[in-house]
Amino acid sequence: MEYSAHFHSAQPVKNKLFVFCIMLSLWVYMLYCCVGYCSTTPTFMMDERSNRRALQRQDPEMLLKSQSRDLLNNDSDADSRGDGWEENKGDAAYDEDDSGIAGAVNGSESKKLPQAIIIGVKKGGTRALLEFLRLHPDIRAVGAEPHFFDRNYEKGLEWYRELMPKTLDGQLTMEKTPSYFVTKEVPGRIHAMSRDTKLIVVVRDPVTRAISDYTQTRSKKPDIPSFESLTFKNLSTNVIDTSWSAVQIGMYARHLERWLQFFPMSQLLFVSGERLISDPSGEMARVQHFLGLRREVTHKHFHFNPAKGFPCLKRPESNSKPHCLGKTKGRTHPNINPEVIQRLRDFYKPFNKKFYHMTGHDFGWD
Ligand SMILES: Nc1ncnc2c1ncn2[C@@H]1O[C@H](COP(=O)(O)OS(=O)(=O)O)[C@@H](OP(=O)(O)O)[C@H]1O
Repeated sequence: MEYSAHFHSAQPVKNKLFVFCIMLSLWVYMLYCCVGYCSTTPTFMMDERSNRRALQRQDPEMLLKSQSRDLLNNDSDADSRGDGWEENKGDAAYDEDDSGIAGAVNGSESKKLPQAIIIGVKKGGTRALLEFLRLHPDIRAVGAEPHFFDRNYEKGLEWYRELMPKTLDGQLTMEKTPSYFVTKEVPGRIHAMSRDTKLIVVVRDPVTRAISDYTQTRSKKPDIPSFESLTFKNLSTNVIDTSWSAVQIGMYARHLERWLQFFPMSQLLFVSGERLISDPSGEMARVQHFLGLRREVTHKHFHFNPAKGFPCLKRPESNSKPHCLGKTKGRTHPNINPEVIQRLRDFYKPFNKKFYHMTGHDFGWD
């Protein structure tokens, strides 16, 4: 009898404990969701998630490994790591931190595959364009070059997506890898990811571009042969060596033909590398229009630095010093024999003409 009375008085306590446990579990689950774990692919099993984290941890090494290449034909740049800025590295809006201006926003952010990619060209002004775009509150971009579609494709789209910064709905995810434009397999691969991807190509006079490319290689390997001797297969015959990547990249019409097998012209935008320097806000207006964005990046964001010889970025709302790209951008080019330059100009003429015709735009290089 005494036992039974005790049993009956313990029952409500047990019920209360049970309800309390359920409430506690719900509360912990809600807290877990608020921290953000629930928003990223909840269907993943625990071991898959930790696999992905392990991949992420390996990224710097993987990226570095994939960047070690033959210096003459396929050299990498400090730019691959996205470390283009010269000063005030602590300024979150302008340094290589992937957060950009909109980085402070939290909430229902998630990592998405890029809807727009700067696919080229090497030494065209791709870093400047990406950094200009990162001023836009509706754009989030990965700072380093992922080289997914040319060097890391076997790692899969999920690996690629993990590299991207988180975005809110309505924000665009972007990346830049200049070698995509000239790599055969890339158009088909980007098309397989999404046929709607917007593609931006920064183009520059192919002769200056080749010299810029050579200058970069020489900065890392001072003993390489002269620009003049690399340009020709054989100095006595004057035949241009089109197997040298510095020459090959500038045959824009050839590369573009491959892209047009997969994408309509309306999905490609060609930005003039020259105008990006002489009229950055005008060129940025075209880019923002192409991306379907409000015109947020304007002349107020640019300040021409006569010492550097390039536009640098400023935040209109602050008095801080304008930020210029780092020393790997705007290197002094060596003097090249004018006859060799003329020979290269003649070589590129038909390619340029075709390129102007295909794009409907005369870039004025001839
Ligand atoms: N605002 C600004 N500041 C500095 N540099 C600028 C800028 N706008 C365009 N450029 C030109 O960008 C050239 C480098 O091009 P990329 O960034 O595409 O190079 S890379 O392929 O990523 O290595 C770089 O080429 P070089 O002058 O030959 O170094 C610059 O001419």
